[in-house]
Amino acid sequence: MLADQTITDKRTYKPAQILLRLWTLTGKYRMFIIPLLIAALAASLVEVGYLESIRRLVKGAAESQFSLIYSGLIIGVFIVVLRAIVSLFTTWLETIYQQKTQVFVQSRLLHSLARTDTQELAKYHTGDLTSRVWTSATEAQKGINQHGIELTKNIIQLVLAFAYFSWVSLPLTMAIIAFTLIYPLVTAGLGRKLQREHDRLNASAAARDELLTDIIQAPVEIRSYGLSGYMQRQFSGRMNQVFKRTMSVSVLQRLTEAAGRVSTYGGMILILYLGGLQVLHGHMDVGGLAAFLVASSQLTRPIEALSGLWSQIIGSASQAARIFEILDLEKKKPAAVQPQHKFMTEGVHVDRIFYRYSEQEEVLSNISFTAAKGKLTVITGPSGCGKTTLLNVIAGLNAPASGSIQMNNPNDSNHSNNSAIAYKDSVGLAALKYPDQDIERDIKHVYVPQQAFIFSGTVEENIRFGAEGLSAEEVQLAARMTHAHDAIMNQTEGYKTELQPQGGHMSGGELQRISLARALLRKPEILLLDEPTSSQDPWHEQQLNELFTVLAGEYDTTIIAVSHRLSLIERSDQVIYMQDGEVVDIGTHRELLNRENGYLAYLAEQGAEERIYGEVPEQL
Ligand SMILES: Nc1ncnc2c1ncn2[C@@H]1O[C@H](COP(=O)(O)OP(=O)(O)OP(=O)(O)O)[C@@H](O)[C@H]1O
Repeated sequence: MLADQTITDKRTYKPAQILLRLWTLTGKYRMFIIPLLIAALAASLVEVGYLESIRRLVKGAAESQFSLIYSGLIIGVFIVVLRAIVSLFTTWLETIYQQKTQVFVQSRLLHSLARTDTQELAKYHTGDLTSRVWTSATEAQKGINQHGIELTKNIIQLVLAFAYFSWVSLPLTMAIIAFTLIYPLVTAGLGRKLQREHDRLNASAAARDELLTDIIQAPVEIRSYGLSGYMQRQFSGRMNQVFKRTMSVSVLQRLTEAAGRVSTYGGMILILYLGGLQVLHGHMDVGGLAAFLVASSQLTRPIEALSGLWSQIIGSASQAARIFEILDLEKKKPAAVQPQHKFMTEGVHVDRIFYRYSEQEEVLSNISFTAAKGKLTVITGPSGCGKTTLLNVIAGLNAPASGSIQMNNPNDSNHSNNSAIAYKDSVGLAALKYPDQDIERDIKHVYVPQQAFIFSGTVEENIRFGAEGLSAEEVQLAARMTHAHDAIMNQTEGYKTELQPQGGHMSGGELQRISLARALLRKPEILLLDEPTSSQDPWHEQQLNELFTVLAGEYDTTIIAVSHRLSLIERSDQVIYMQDGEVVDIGTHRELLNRENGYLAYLAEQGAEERIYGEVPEQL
């Protein structure tokens, strides 16, 4: 029921086309398929030798010709050894190819996810994305590396077997070919249905994974709302969906295989009937017919295998379609996004930005302002007016419909010194130097979202976030600057304490300060902050406000912060006051207070929160 809701679109892809696209995607590993195809050809040739061995054995036994039996035996032994060698070699090749191409496709997916507009990604659940990167990439790749190769091998085997049997008895072979042609006709309809059922099964499995992720991520809420029974029912409901779809797929697969079997049995009966007529009319001897009949399993086996393989290929194509759905998201970026971030010499210049989430009315309308270099700019306004959306657009995470963002030019040599800001240690450490190695020097602006992102790793690794070239002292200095250091040292293993995505044993405010330390470690010229003090107590809030003022005033950092907090607004050099997706007024806090713009009333509405901290000015 739940999963069904996600399957509204009818896919139009063709399995062969989509697997061909997957193959071309594998770049430098594409040509790996050639040795695999050669191995498949070798395996098929070996099977022809096997046919000849059987034919000699059966005919020799039927007609008491010992020379035929001996030669059949010798060929047989030789073929068995050859078969084992070819099979070992093929398995080795397949394993390497699968591993290389799978990792390659997964890396492409991850790369693409990192470049996709966040608005497009917001439609997907983490559980679904994980299963696409993991299960879909693995299963799709098997479609080429295993099932595809196996299918090719069977087709080559069939062609060679037909050629061989034509040499033994042309009329009988022609009859089998005619009969075999019925097979695709019988299974065509089943194949389409199977493809649809595979898509439905994948969608149900994704819905199950989504729920599973939610359940694992929310143990506190589930317990406090007494939802464990409810969640269990939801989960078994989704499991049932997966079960039902698996059943449908299995039934269709069995039907397809049965159709293949009808084809092969029909072929056998036809051989007997026509072969009998040939013997009766003296065109063939009984030994020849018996040999033909026994060896013909080498012809019918690949035909039977084709049906199973085709259904597996459809399954892989369905998984590949899920991969391409994600890769294609990247292309959905409006062409305008690339040139949006032009570079200028001072601060950040936001020019006539318009933005809408798909099919909604405008969330940002004609936004223009300049955040001067070395100044603290605060964007404020009522909830839902578009502040975070604007920050996302400035950070380049969401592509605007029109308008431009101009930032400091990282390639401008006049400004290269700015990236080498040496933070003084306000608590007694030596001044920091910016090491040359292993840091992404092109990172000039850093975005700190409201919700701190914490990954599985130590506190130090969480602050470093890939900046391997920096020393432990530098990490500590960044943590000291954001007043995270003491809380970290209170953990059992200090900076080596392991954190989990839920934060481990650290509080929301502490994690927020860790996330800020991560940003400062990179010494950005431009710092974009979303509600940077939202989880802080009054003391830490003041300390961070002080830090932002120092960063702007002393270190020339351009700071744009989204905030409702009066204490930060008051310290800012400039306030951008927004309402309903538009900039209503721009100026200093004092200037805005004295204008007829609704700013005073807005701050008064925030009063309840700010009064707790005793920050509301008298005129409010
Ligand atoms: N991914 C999204 N898809 C569709 N609409 C969205 C999305 N994110 C935000 N919106 C809508 O865009 C509008 C602006 O949201 P935004 O988060 O930018 O507001 P905000 O001013 O930062 O609010 P707050 O102060 O509550 O954080 C809201 O109406 C919100 O519902």
